[in-house]
Amino acid sequence: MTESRTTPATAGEADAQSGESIGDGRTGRVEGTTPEPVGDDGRETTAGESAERPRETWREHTFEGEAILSVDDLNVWYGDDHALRDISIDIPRESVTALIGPSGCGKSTFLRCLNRMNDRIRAARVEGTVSYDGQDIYADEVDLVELRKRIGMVFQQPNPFPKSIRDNVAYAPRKHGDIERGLLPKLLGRDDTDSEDELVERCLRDAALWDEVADRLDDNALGLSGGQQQRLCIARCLAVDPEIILMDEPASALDPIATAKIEELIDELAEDYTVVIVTHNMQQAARISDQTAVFLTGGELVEYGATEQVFENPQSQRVEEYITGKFG
Ligand SMILES: Nc1ncnc2c1ncn2[C@@H]1O[C@H](COP(=O)(O)OP(=O)(O)OP(=O)(O)O)[C@@H](O)[C@H]1O
Repeated sequence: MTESRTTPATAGEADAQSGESIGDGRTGRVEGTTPEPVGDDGRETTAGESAERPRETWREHTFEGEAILSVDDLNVWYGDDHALRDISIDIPRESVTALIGPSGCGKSTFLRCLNRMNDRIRAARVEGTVSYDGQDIYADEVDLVELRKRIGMVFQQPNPFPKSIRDNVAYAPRKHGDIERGLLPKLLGRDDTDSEDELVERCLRDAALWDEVADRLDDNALGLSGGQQQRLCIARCLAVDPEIILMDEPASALDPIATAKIEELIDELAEDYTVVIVTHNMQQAARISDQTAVFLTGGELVEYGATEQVFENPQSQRVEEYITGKFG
């Protein structure tokens, strides 16, 4: 993880960079230079010209460590609807980045762009670049199966397969041929049952579920509670050895105790993985993330920086109003 996380800065859960904040295209650089003051319309601006605080007070935020994802000038349309506008952002490795903002501002759309899940939406058109370890994931030669193994996703509703707990975790490694089991592999001396057992245990442990299910691995996953099902989905995601885990409101369907377990787990996962999480819950973003990106209506990224700074000293007046519940 990059730096210490902050405690909730705001009361209530108001259910997440404008041209100003992104200036030349990004505020959240891993290594960067101070952008020139630029207004909404792209022209240079002086203090007092905009409703925002004077552009000069914007702080270039540099993160420790290297960027694992680098997004440049990302625009997304659904038909004529311009859902994301000129988004540029660097996401540091092994940390938690929260995406917050009011409903419909494009958080999920942005998240889906990070592993090309928007390719599945016929109406979606994506322009710009998303680089993963320096490689453009939108390049023609990219293998989408491999990409989504490296950049996994956990959804709002837990969605385990109607199979056993063990089968849920082992499903993808078996499907990709990383694990072989059954009579034929046994006859050929290539049976991986032991490795599968190890993998299942490791993933369930890493997803903080092992202690609760160790004695019933062959039970149907649908018999687990919602919180357990969500941790199983995280274990299933870990089974293909990802580097990045995208989470779209992973706790919104869970009760407070199950939510607390998922938050604790996210904190632990960030020691080995890069987590990008969409949340409506600002207190949750403040509790669990290292960086926070605030999107506002119209698909703008208005502010991006260290979570503590964004919540305690937002540079954008609109973000301050959103965080304090004045709008959104
Ligand atoms: N599959 C789709 N087809 C057409 N338009 C879409 C699709 N998905 C999202 N949109 C539109 O894109 C905009 C951004 O939606 P998105 O779901 O990314 O926002 P969000 O911030 O995640 O919202 P919420 O917090 O309510 O989930 C909205 O106007 C939405 O209606």
